[in-house]
Amino acid sequence: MNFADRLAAAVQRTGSVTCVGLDPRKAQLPAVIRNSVADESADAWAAAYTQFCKEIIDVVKDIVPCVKPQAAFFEQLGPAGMVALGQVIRYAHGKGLLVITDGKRNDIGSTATAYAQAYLGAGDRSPWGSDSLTVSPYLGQDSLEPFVKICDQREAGVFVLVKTSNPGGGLLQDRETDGQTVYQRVAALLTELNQGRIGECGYGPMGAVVGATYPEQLVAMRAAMPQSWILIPGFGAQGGAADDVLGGFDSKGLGAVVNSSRHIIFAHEREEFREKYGDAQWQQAVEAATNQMNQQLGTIVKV
Ligand SMILES: O=c1ccn([C@@H]2O[C@H](COP(=O)(O)O)[C@@H](O)[C@H]2O)c(=O)[nH]1
Repeated sequence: MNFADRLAAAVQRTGSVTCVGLDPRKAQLPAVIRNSVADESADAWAAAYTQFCKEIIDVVKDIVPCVKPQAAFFEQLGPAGMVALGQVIRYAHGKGLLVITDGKRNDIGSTATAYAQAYLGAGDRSPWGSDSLTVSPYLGQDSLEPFVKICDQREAGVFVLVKTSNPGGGLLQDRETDGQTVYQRVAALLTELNQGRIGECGYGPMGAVVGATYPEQLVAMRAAMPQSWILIPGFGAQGGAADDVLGGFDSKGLGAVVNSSRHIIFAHEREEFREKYGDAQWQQAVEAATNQMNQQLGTIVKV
């Protein structure tokens, strides 16, 4: 089954459009894990990140369709961190979750092929074999072709940066040429690349990233890319709310997943959960925050 159909099935199975972002940070790990780190070595922190992410996966595996490990936090630890990233991806797969690795990778076509194989390929050639990868479009169509190819071969998917959630993204993405913005041009390219690749759910493997922090543009991008799944970051910690993401969904409640990282994985720090669960019961805080997000989204999206 292609990635688009697998994502649709996972959303329908769990009744959730929440994607839990796995962004481990040393200073925000629950004390019980932070205090167990034996020394300041990368190996010790990598083991802590793995444990933290595995425990989150155990909590959310039946209540969300997918997780999104953020490669940056693992890379920060060097080789040990990248081993940990592979372990987390495999663990999530073992628990039945789809994995969207957030790496924002790309390069000239011949190098992009290596990224595609590393993150979406098969077996030993893919140490971080995920279901999907975030990809930059700024090297042009030839840089996206290797990802299109591997999506066809491996039934994988990509989420290409269209309109990112950060305040400064407009500097380049909102630039106009030939009567359209850069992000509109990227959206049109994704629609072209999805041609002939549409699954039973009506979507193809070439997805898009559009931030919850730009609700008007999200509505326009839903219309411009009727066959692209949209990954919507920026919910929660960046200020995006349920009403802001409504425009990303189709009439069946499909077509988008909404990511939240800090507000879920560090829920033990949030005022509303801190007193009830505290640091010691941080997993219950993760569960409560995930259920809360599912409910908030459930009131606007029926799947
Ligand atoms: O436009 C984008 C693209 C990616 N991200 C990533 O999503 C998460 C958001 O984390 P929060 O803690 O929920 O803010 C993080 O990994 C970003 O690198 C994004 O925010 N915006």
